[in-house]
Amino acid sequence: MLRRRRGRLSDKPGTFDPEDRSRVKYTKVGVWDLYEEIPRELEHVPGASRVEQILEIKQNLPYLWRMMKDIASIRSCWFLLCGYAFVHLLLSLLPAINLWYSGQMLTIVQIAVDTRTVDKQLLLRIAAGRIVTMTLQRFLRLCSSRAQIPLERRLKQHFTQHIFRARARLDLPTFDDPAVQRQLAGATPPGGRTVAALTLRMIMDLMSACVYVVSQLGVLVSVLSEQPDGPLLSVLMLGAAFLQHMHTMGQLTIARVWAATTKNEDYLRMQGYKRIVNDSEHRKELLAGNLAGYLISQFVAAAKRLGDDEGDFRELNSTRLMSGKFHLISFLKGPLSELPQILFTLRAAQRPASIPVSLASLQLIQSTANSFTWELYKIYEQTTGIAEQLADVRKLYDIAEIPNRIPDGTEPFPEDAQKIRAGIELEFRNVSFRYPGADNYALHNVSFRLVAGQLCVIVGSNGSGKSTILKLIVRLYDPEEGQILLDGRDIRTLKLHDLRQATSVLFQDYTHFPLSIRDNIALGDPEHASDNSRIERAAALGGASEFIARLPDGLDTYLERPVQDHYGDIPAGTHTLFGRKVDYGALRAAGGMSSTANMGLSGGQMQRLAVARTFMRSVVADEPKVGLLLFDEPSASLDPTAEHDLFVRLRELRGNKTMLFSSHRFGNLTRHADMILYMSDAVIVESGTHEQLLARDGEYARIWKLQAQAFL
Ligand SMILES: Nc1ncnc2c1ncn2[C@@H]1O[C@H](COP(=O)(O)OP(=O)(O)OP(=O)(O)O)[C@@H](O)[C@H]1O
Repeated sequence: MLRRRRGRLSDKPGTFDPEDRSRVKYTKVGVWDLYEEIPRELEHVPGASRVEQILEIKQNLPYLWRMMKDIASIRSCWFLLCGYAFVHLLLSLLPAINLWYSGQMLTIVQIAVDTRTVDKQLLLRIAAGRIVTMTLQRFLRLCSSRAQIPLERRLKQHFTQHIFRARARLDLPTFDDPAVQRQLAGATPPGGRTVAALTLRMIMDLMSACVYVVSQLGVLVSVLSEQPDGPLLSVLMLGAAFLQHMHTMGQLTIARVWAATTKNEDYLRMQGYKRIVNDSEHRKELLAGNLAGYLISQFVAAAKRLGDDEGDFRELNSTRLMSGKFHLISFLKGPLSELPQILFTLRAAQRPASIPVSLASLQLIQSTANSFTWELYKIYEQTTGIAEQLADVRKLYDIAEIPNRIPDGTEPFPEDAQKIRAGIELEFRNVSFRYPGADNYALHNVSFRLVAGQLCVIVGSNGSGKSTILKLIVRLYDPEEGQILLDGRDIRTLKLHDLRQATSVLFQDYTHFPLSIRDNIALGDPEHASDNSRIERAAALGGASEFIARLPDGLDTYLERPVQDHYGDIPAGTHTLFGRKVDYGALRAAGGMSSTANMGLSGGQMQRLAVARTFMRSVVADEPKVGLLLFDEPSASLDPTAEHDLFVRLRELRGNKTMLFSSHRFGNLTRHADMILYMSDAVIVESGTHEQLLARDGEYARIWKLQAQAFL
């Protein structure tokens, strides 16, 4: 039964079943288990993979065309692009001109040997010509780099915006999907380069290589046709040079589909230990727990046990691939490269009079054959490069089309903008939900209804599903079953933008953007981001004004600067370098440079900022757009006074907005709630007002008493 299932699985395209030994080869590489796909029969046929690549190139050509059109649409690139292409074309013609001059030189030598006279005019012309081509080559290279740098910068600017847009539009389940993350990472080559620049370079290189090969071939034929044994020598040399390149490249090819994993406990723990010692987030516990000695001894012991097996997969695998394999070509290439010399010697013995000429032609042909075959081989090999580059172009455009898992609705919300003042009605109808990839329900058959303007508090143990309810209301995820209704309408039918505009949510794990405090608050209501009085009011309502005023840069303080100043490649705060004193303090003051250290705020201060952002969105606005306020543990990090003040302010300012809180604290909020939902293990187990739930004497009453007892 299992075998049949396995067979069926591995026949499906793209299925990679590591247990199917007929399709998957297993190799132990140090601590790693490597599974490689065994290519199908057709793939053993020489050139079959190349055909596949050519088909792939053909498929991706429309994307290349699209990129070319995109590049052509950047007006500031036009002049640079034409100049760059023209210079490249000229550069690729120069080697053929040089070769032609070399051929002319040979003719002169040959005439000199035969007639003992030198054509001085021709010699001077050749010398002048060579000097001119050399100078021209240098000049053209300079022009090429002059055009290339600004051209690539402009391409980078253009395509950075494309990537920014593509990333910004993704919803949470899509963005969190590792496959999507890989796709996004694949669209941006490492090292700050851009797909567009690399593609342009590839096209230019390809164009140059073709011009180079055709022109070189023309000149080579004309030079060789006049030389004795020229054709035979060139065939031998071309063959030897080609084999040499094939051998070098062939060694570096690896299987296309593979996966590697490690289950080695020692290796896993060693990597864990390394992270503990390297990352600053663990330093506090490392020191306070006196862990250094223990970690060192464990690390050393594990390293000893592993010996040479320990190592990063890529490193171990490349050593394995490089280490001596038997290759027939590697044995043949030596004798083959000697063949032309042997032939030359034999010929010289036959015809001693032609030795100088043959020596010169041998030299010319050998060097030309090498560069010519290299160029030819590069074109052949470039099919892989071109296929990969075009695949990168496709990836770049594909990221803009990644479908979001949360489909947008079509209906505007609310129908009547004025109605929002009276709050929004919220209803969950038999809602069940599991996080992507999870087996257990985070919410199971949850139903409740909140009338417009009501205040509801969800309480319950850790992991019972409280935050999930809030996330589903703003459609970070969609339920698997059931319906969520706002004012009686299924939220899946509403335009996402409108739905999120009408709600305001403060997450438990709220974020702080790597921007200034002002921007952090302003982003609560992007439409009024430049309205300073609103920002200041929101800061005051969030209880953040006082500590902001104490910061040296006030609202303009960066909590975490996304860009660091540069200090001669040394970290800020360095005081001595090579025994010399260095102090950038005066320079920092003169240049108005801000401190590069991140501003340390307490957890409570951070939370006040997050609350201020929520207030900016919901209560500071003149025109209320928000009718439903959602708060996930808004006071978890606040001191009791701040918590009390926050709830008083919320009650005063909310108007008629509907409010939903998730909280662990009973008292301040629950006593004022119109409805309390008590959750446990993904379901609502009790619901009612504080008094009703106390009278019921269930779980809520038990925890209420537990918390109350602490104060008795
Ligand atoms: N992003 C996620 N991916 C997978 N599972 C998740 C995710 N977020 C939460 N869960 C799981 O869903 C369940 C409900 O989580 P939820 O955050 O709603 O609990 P909660 O009641 O808000 O807990 P707490 O009181 O600790 O904040 C938990 O079992 C949790 O492990």
